[in-house]
Amino acid sequence: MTPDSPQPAADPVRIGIVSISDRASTGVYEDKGLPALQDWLTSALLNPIEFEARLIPDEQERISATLIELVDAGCSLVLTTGGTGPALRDVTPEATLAVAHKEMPGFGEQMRQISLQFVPTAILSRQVAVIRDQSLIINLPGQPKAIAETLEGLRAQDGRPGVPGIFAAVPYCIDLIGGPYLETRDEVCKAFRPKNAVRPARTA
Ligand SMILES: Nc1ncnc2c1ncn2[C@@H]1O[C@H](COP(=O)(O)OP(=O)(O)OP(=O)(O)O)[C@@H](O)[C@H]1O
Ligand SMILES: Nc1nc2c(c(=O)[nH]1)N[C@H]1C(S)=C(S)[C@@H](COP(=O)(O)O)O[C@H]1N2
Repeated sequence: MTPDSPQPAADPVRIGIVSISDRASTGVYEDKGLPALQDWLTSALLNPIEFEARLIPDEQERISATLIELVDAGCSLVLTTGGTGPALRDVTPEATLAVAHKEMPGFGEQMRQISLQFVPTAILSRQVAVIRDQSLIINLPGQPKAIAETLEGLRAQDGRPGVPGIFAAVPYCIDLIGGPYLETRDEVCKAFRPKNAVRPARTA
């Protein structure tokens, strides 16, 4: 590419967002999970995104079927929110593991590390991440504010070290499973890739 040639457009990506909540799905309260997921992803990614959004109750079979449907529809990434705790109705991790081809335990471990900086009850979240076909599926906690917290992490401040958010590792994971090349806005989330996997940076 010469310095004057136009930059190729960022790859389009299809992303599944799933809010799992008995009360939001029956209208007891307004769902804040889907807007929080959509807003964060739109602010973090330079890629054109096609969202597939679902709002469903805490029912294991329904959750697994929704995840399979989104993977089969070509979503490279599926983010869920809700149903990761110890309550009897919380079954999101079981439903996710039931459709897994590979487990990715690092995501859950890192999310609990991040969330512990915000609430001591972070250890109650049983969130998991898995690969199914060419899709990465990640569980996030149900508290709407936990979505940005876990994806983005915590910046270093007042002499305290930061904690990297999990999204920093998502683009390279999606490269490795043959998905589109995800590009992030550094001010929201700086994605990490090994040097030999990095494409030239965009100038605008
Ligand atoms: N989709 C959502 N929209 C708005 N607020 C939510 C949502 N999910 C959870 N919350 C808020 O976060 C709190 C903790 O979430 P949690 O997933 O544990 O809910 P829950 O007690 O299992 O109930 P439900 O499944 O009916 O949302 C809820 O009590 C609620 O205040
Ligand atoms: N960042 C963050 N993580 C969090 C929380 C939170 O408020 N912020 N709440 C915790 C609590 S109280 C619970 S019970 C678990 C599980 O929540 P879920 O069932 O809504 O998924 O997430 C934990 N992780």
